[in-house]
Amino acid sequence: MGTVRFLDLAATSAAVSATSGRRAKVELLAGALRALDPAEVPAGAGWLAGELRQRQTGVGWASLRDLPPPAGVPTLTVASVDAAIDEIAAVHGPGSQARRRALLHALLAAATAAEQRMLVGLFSGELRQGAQAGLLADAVARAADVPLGAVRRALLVAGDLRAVAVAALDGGAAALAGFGLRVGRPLAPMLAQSAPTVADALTATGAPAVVDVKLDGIRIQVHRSGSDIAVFTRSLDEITARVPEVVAAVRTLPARELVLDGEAIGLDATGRPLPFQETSSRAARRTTPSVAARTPVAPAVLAAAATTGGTVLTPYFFDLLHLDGEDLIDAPGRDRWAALAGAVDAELLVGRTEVDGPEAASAAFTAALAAGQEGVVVKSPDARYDAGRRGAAWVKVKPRHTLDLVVLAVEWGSGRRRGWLSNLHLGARDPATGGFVMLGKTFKGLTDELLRWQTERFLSIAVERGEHVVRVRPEQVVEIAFDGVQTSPRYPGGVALRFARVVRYRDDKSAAEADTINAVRALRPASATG
Ligand SMILES: Nc1ncnc2c1ncn2[C@@H]1O[C@H](COP(=O)(O)OP(=O)(O)OP(=O)(O)O)[C@@H](O)[C@H]1O
Repeated sequence: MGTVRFLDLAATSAAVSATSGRRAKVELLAGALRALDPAEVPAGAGWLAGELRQRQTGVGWASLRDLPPPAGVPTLTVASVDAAIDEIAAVHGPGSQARRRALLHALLAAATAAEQRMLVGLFSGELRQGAQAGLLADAVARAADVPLGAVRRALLVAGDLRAVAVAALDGGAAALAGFGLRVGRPLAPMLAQSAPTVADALTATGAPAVVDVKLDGIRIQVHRSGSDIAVFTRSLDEITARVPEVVAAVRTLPARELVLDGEAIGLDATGRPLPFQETSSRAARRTTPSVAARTPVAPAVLAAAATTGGTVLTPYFFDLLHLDGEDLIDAPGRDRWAALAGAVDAELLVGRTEVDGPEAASAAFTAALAAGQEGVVVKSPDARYDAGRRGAAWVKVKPRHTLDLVVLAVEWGSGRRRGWLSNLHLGARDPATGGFVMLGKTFKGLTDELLRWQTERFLSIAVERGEHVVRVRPEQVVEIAFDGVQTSPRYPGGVALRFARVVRYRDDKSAAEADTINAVRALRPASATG
């Protein structure tokens, strides 16, 4: 039976926002988690992280503008609010908009002022911040009295905060240990560090190593169990229906049970990679502008793609995490890759060169660039598959350095750019505070198409519309190229980017995955770091 009042969670959430210390925030969250009944944990734990259990509710920003007068007395419980949101999310068919509004109105009218603030924050996504999810992992560990490491590990393989919270609070460390790789359930992908040269990369991984071509497409994790095939993105969103050609390719493989890690990319007629925008437009939830597709392809693939429109993607795999009943995540790279080569046709494998030293690695890097690829990823054959980690076992090298930053605000353009949101205020993530530190501004690199797209996008996530500057929720990640990092008293982080320019918007990354201020500071020339 649900017993916790919704007001209690709303109060906790408000108190967490008002508190600055991490320890104090965790303590508040842990207290709220402890009070929840097991049945209330999936909804309640999600809310504390700013997330709704129902990912899509159909409730738009506009319908949250005019709130009914708040209730004087709190009557809502965790269970009743969760049930009400379920009902709102289930509305469909003719007349659904009016019906959804009526249900939303009824819920808001039953809420006190503090509860309304919480509901608006949840529906609008304003409470959804990567940092909150990180805090919540700590809070779950504290509330369930289990080691933080056990919670983090379970999170990486399960990829689902709510399931992990339920297990920890209900069954403790033993239940958490039960989280293994399960075919059909995505796990956090292993990530790569970066190095300025292949020689540096090789120093990090050790030699011998393999040098993989780094394809500039979208990360895909493909799960197959018999005829069931599911494709997930880097952020663990399922995109199966949008990539029939990937599903078709995996269906031809002989293995019955597979978990594959790879990259999907659009190719031109000669087999060279298309620009990232064209690949990403196929899989993004919100699509950034893309150039019209013009790829000649085989009829079967074309037929599959015709249902989704746009560029045809080709999958290339570089890792195998499960094969016919056997988990491989803890096996060294060389064993996983040998199994991969046995399970997948050669034309579906990422280009890979075994190297024993910097000369061979450098040659592989040059060859990858000559083939139009983005760079390489140097990998240690001894390392296990470290889900969710950015360790030294995988090191990427690109000829051009970029940072993934978060847009904090945008300025209205002038002259030719009048009427468009143009100059972007860029922030790096600050893990110490869970906030963002401004590093500079740029309006360079923006095409008319991007200007149009970003004006609409940023107005939809605006929190304050000034005459000159529009402040936005810190959600949109943008990849920025620059010529260097310099010490600057103008900006709060003490550093600024030289000649920053937009490369592209990254819809496959959340703000919680943006580059940190520490990573930016590390790029300052040694003489400037003092
Ligand atoms: N052969 C490969 N091995 C591993 N990752 C690859 C390979 N080819 C392309 N990639 C892509 O490179 C990424 C590795 O870099 P990283 O873990 O830093 O992710 P990222 O921040 O998305 O990187 P980037 O912005 O450089 O693509 C993977 O997420 C994957 O999408």
